[in-house]
Amino acid sequence: MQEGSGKQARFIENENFLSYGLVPATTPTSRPMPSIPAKPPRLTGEALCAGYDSRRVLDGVDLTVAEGKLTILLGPNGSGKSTLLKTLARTLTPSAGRVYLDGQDIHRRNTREVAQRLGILPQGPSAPEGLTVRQLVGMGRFPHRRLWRQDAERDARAIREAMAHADVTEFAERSVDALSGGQRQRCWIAMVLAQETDLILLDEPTTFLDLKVQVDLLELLSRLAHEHGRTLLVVLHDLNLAAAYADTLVMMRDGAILRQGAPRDVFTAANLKAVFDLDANVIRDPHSRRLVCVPTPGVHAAATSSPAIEGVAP
Ligand SMILES: Nc1ncnc2c1ncn2[C@@H]1O[C@H](COP(=O)(O)OP(=O)(O)OP(=O)(O)O)[C@@H](O)[C@H]1O
Repeated sequence: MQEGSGKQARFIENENFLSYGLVPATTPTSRPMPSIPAKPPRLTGEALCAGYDSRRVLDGVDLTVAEGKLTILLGPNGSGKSTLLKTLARTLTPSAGRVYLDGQDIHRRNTREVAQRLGILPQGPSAPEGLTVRQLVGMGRFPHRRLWRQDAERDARAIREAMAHADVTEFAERSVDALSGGQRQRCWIAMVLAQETDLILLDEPTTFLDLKVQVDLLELLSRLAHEHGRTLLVVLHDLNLAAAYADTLVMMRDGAILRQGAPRDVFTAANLKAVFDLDANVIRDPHSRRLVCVPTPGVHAAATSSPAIEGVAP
């Protein structure tokens, strides 16, 4: 994060001052340089086991979400993606393993503190009846409000910007339940953005969105990561959009992570078969240079014998 690294730089300067400030100018090179304290990853799951009642879904999952990157979680229906997201966001308590937020066990942090750092949009959220879009988006500001201190100007700016990013400003005064599924989904995204957290977890945010709006949303998420240093973990079902926008793809099956890495390394026909049991070719679009998966039910064996489309050129 820009701000975080700035703070760290100042800290190091201070440490240099403390170490060397009173030492004559000729001697510093003989002193060892002070070690830079390693910054813990923003969000890590270690050996996570989680599920519902007696049913175990996650089975020893390890995941470190890369800071300032867009990580996309893929996997077949029921593979445990939402369960992993909920466990990482503390909505679900793991039966074993730990989640660390900025190096501290997330279950030892208070709710407000977590909500100021991590925003999650679950699958299929529902809003109280009659709530306007502006009110819904304003709910994203709750973690920043205190009884004795409110920053109305900052709240209003965050709400305005979030609505603009998600392109819902024109609906601001309308009731959420009078919107289409796609419009409503964008309002929820705006609510998470209004929370202004560095970490954003989104569970299938493109549901109900038309393709153009899906692309716009992924462009926005990519900008949030690459230009604003936010850390994003997003569940998607669209393989091609995932391969086009992810810095890291995490592929789950049966409650475990089977593959993870940059799309050029893991978005392969063999991995799509192993994770999704999907017969497909992975080709590179000659114009965008992006990887594209083309399902080939029934023709896979013949198609993959063609070297022109079989391999994934880096
Ligand atoms: N609240 C719940 N109570 C009981 N079982 C649940 C609950 N939520 C999910 N499950 C079960 O846990 C397993 C994993 O579900 P999960 O929602 O994590 O999968 P997913 O990969 O997100 O699936 P999808 O792509 O369909 O959204 C599934 O077998 C599901 O039936």
